[in-house]
Amino acid sequence: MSEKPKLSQVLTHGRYATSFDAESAEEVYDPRKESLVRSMLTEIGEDPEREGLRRTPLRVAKAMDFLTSGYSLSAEEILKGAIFKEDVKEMVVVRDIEFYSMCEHHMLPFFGHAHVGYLPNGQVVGLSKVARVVDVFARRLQVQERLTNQVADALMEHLSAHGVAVVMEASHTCMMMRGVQKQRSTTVSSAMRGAFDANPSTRAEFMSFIRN
Ligand SMILES: Nc1nc2c(ncn2[C@@H]2O[C@H](COP(=O)(O)OP(=O)(O)OP(=O)(O)O)[C@@H](O)[C@H]2O)c(=O)[nH]1
Repeated sequence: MSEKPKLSQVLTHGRYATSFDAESAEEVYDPRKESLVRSMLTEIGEDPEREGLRRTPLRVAKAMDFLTSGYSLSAEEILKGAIFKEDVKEMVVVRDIEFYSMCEHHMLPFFGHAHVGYLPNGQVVGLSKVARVVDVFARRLQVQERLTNQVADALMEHLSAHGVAVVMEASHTCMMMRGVQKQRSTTVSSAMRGAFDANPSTRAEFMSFIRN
């Protein structure tokens, strides 16, 4: 039979170590975050020691790290190894990229789809990297408009494209579960750079791609 780990360390999302307390064999992930969650549970009138909640501080700490992992990622790092010379002049559109983010006002999720287009200027980017750049900025505390602008600006900066267009459509749970409680309203935001900003027909072509 294998011995209980005295102190084993496992990297999770490359950021924190999980350890096991030798005495209690309790998994500890990030003591400060877990203690904050325990206090929150007590404040709302719960018993953090009841069976269903005992591992909740650990789970919440891990979930928060994942949901905010964009702070430790860089669009430049993601894009720099995935840009290829290619004689393409026509618009490229990656649409319906699903994303999950959290509003900075209530720390509640907002989620939806991003549509990203660019006009290549002698080089193209690996398509998956477009979706990864959306996640770099979505996995932070955000407002939808800033998220949309950040995706557009990062792509514009690193692709040397003639233009970049981003449209995001999202449902905000802070407007659904609480507050004004509107279940069906969605928010559309856009950021147009370069040719998409300057040229109405380029913008119209992009809009026609994402509508169909
Ligand atoms: N522009 C923008 N507003 C957002 C976003 N996410 C949440 N909000 C809004 O931020 C505002 C915060 O307003 P406050 O009056 O400070 O907060 P509140 O009292 O909780 O507001 P209610 O939600 O109306 O109850 C609300 O109107 C939210 O709907 C976003 O991504 N973009």
